[in-house]
Amino acid sequence: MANTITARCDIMLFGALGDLAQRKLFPAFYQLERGGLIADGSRILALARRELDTAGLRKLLLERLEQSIKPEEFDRSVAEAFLQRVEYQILEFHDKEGFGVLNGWRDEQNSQLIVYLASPPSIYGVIARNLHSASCCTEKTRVVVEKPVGHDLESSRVINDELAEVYNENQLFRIDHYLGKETVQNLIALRFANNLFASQWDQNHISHVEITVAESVGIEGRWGYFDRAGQIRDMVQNHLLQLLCLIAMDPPSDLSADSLRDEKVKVLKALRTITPDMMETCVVRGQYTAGTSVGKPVPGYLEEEGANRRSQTETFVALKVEIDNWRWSGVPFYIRTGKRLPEKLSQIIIHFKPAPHYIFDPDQKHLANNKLIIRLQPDEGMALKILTKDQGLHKGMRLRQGPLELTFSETFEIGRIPDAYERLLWEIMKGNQYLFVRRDEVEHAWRWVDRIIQNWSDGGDPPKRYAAGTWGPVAAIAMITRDGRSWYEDA
Ligand SMILES: NC(=O)C1=CN([C@@H]2O[C@H](COP(=O)(O)OP(=O)(O)OC[C@H]3O[C@@H](n4cnc5c(N)ncnc54)[C@H](OP(=O)(O)O)[C@@H]3O)[C@@H](O)[C@H]2O)C=CC1
Ligand SMILES: O=C1O[C@H](COP(=O)(O)O)[C@@H](O)[C@H](O)[C@H]1O
Repeated sequence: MANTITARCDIMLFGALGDLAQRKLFPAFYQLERGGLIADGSRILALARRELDTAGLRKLLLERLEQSIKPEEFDRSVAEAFLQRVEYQILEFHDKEGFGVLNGWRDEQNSQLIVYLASPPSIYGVIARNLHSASCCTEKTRVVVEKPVGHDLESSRVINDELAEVYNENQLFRIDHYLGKETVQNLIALRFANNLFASQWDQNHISHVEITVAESVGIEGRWGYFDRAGQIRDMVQNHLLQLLCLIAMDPPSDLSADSLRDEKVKVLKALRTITPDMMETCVVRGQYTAGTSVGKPVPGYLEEEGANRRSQTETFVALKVEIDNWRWSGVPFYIRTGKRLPEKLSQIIIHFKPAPHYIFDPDQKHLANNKLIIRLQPDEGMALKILTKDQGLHKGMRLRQGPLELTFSETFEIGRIPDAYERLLWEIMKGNQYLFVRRDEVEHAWRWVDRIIQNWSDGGDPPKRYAAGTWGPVAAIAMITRDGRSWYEDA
């Protein structure tokens, strides 16, 4: 991050005792403080309904920061200085009158107010209205909204309408934390700063694209939330479609928020609708059974704590996605994501077409396409697999595939890679919307995903089982094999 300090701001954090605030937001604020990136005088009002006071919250946060921040990054004096910015206020978010106290807290020198809604999405509208009636917000207020925005297109419209009654679109910062990951932003640099790739980035040169976002974790005690969502709402509707958009979009004319978002929306609008007759060949859903995770035995989804044993919620999805436009006509995007897969791995593979005329050993023809492997996490970097002559007199003109390798941590002196939330909070404080999702993006993504969910509920097959610790149901392998391809495995 360039060392730019943000303007002084007041931040109201709704849901400050919740999982997200405690596990992600406060540690991210701490890191920004450590980097000297929060302006003097900026303050945070932590809002929740639990009985607590400012001293109690500061004590709690200090303990949690000490536990969660790596020892070499934890500096007690920085943490204590940060906690001086934080105050606690009990508030029931439905209590309109109670919002009166918020005005008294505002510091007139801090012209910028940020409202962070780390609460259930169903009460975003209530909070927005109560803030408005308490005259807490001005046209300069920025409002941060967590994912998921709704459960489907209809409910997301309701939430977006409620927010729009009080705020303009340019005040709304809808979070998709994947956009805060350095390596995801790097997709923009890779594509639009390197003319080498720009000229190759279409159906003339690319045969297909793979996107894998694999998690080794299960649902981590979040059964209640996850079972209503499933992997398609939890991961595909947002993170995977955002990745797909960044790979597939046309070059924006500049880096402004709307230029980027206009191009992403065009991709979402061009996604081919998955109709019932395409479900068998283009969609696989799975649910994990007992198995192992990172060497340890783990229960199946239906045996997790709090589980409804008849649930048909998917913990794995694989899709074959077509984009109906000139650039991508005939280039399938195979995407897959799941819980309890063998490892945490997010990567994108661009498979280039082979040269038009092949002159080498026919037995090696399968090697004849270049691949660009973009590793988002872990081991952030990329590799371009290219063909060379195998070394040695007796090898003749045998081919060999090898990588042009760029591992960020080895090539650049990058130190620690900031967590996505650090970047996002910092951009919010600066008022830059380019890493946040616009209303039409959310709604187009829901429209496309809703159709798949509808097909499932109209009588699709139940989820296919896969053992924890494997790469999902065999049907996901069959889906890509039918097209004469396979999921990339680093050899
Ligand atoms: N946790 C995560 O990793 C992620 C979360 N999100 C999103 O972030 C948001 C928050 O999630 P998460 O932190 O997990 O949820 P939690 O349920 O852990 O936290 C929600 C917080 O809001 C408070 N709250 C809820 N209703 C009211 C109310 N009427 N009045 C006052 N306080 C209230 C809760 O208080 P109480 O404890 O008293 O109920 C709690 O402090 C959600 O929109 C979620 O989808 C998005 C991505 C990841
Ligand atoms: O939004 C979510 O993302 C996490 C995965 O995020 P990552 O940064 O660890 O890759 C996922 O586990 C969670 O279910 C989902 O809500």
